[in-house]
Amino acid sequence: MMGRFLAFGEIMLRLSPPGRELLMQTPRFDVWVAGAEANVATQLARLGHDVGMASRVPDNDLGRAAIDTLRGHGVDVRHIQTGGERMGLYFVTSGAGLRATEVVYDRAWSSFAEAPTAAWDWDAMLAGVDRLHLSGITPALGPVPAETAIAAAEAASARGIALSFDGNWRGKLWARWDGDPRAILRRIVAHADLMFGNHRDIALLLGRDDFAGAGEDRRRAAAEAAFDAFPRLRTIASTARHVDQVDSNRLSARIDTRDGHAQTDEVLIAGIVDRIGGGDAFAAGVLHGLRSGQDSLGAARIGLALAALKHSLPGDAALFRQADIDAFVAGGLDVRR
Ligand SMILES: Nc1ncnc2c1ncn2[C@@H]1O[C@H](COP(=O)(O)OP(=O)(O)OP(=O)(O)O)[C@@H](O)[C@H]1O
Ligand SMILES: O=C(O)C(=O)C[C@H](O)[C@H](O)CO
Repeated sequence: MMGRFLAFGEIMLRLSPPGRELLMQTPRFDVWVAGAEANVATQLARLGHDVGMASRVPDNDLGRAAIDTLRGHGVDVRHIQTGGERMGLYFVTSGAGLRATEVVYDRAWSSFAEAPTAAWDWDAMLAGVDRLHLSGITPALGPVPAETAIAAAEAASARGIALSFDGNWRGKLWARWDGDPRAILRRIVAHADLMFGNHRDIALLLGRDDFAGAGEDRRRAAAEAAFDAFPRLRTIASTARHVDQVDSNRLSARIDTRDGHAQTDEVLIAGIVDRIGGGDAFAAGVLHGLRSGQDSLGAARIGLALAALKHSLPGDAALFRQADIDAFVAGGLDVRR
């Protein structure tokens, strides 16, 4: 069963030096359309879901290019407003080996961040929608976007629309202003039935340092604490990443419910091309799996498949089809011809 999703958040452009060069080492940038929620919308659309993106971009060639790109992937762009002054940008210098990837944001005063809370017509945007998807990035952008994100969660809740929320911690954004992430994020998660996040996201929400235990025990303790704190929460999906080298990670996925948990095996991802957006691909995969009637383990496996596949693709968005998921699960890596 395909669903009617709406993703809400900032659409950005990402600029990266080609290859593994440092920022400004070369006079060139590769440019991609980005934004965590837009990445989720894009992957869901590529899998055939009915998915809309709600956002605001400037009425210039950058904003129009972003809209065209999303439309080209099959995302419904009716609720992308135009207005304001500037497109949010960010710069990624891809790491390799023992050099970590670096992000520089250049997104202050973007069209999206400057939109007043009253700019969003939730009646129109949520008409016919059965799941709204938000992330912790919008509330990190400043006091007005934080109010807007809370209003979005409340609007979905008031209409009986399911809410999914991806923690997506962005310390560099929260450090720019004096917002209290715990208080703000709690007001959003209170309305969510599905959360993407690990023990660190949950520790932040609950005002704790962390949870006792190691590995899977710690994750279960965190999930149970979150279920106690947020009565509407039914499902928590997370990945665990071991970074052996920047371009060689091991990844596994798990889904916790009130009744128990499902845990995938770990996959080795060597020769990483680009890991940015892996978490968004995971979220899209879990949403796709659950919507297709998979149980927790099946949904976690689809999430892991898309997250792992994303590491093979330059740019932020995962662009895979069902056949790619099936091939990943079947495990064959020979040339497909
Ligand atoms: N300081 C922190 N406080 C709270 N949560 C955190 C913190 N650091 C990381 N997290 C959370 O840990 C989880 C994993 O973070 P990570 O940076 O590995 O992202 P990811 O989900 O693997 O993928 P992506 O790079 O695509 O976002 C995220 O849900 C993130 O919100
Ligand atoms: O980092 C952000 O705020 C973005 O939205 C840009 C990227 O697309 C995102 O980090 C990928 O998850």
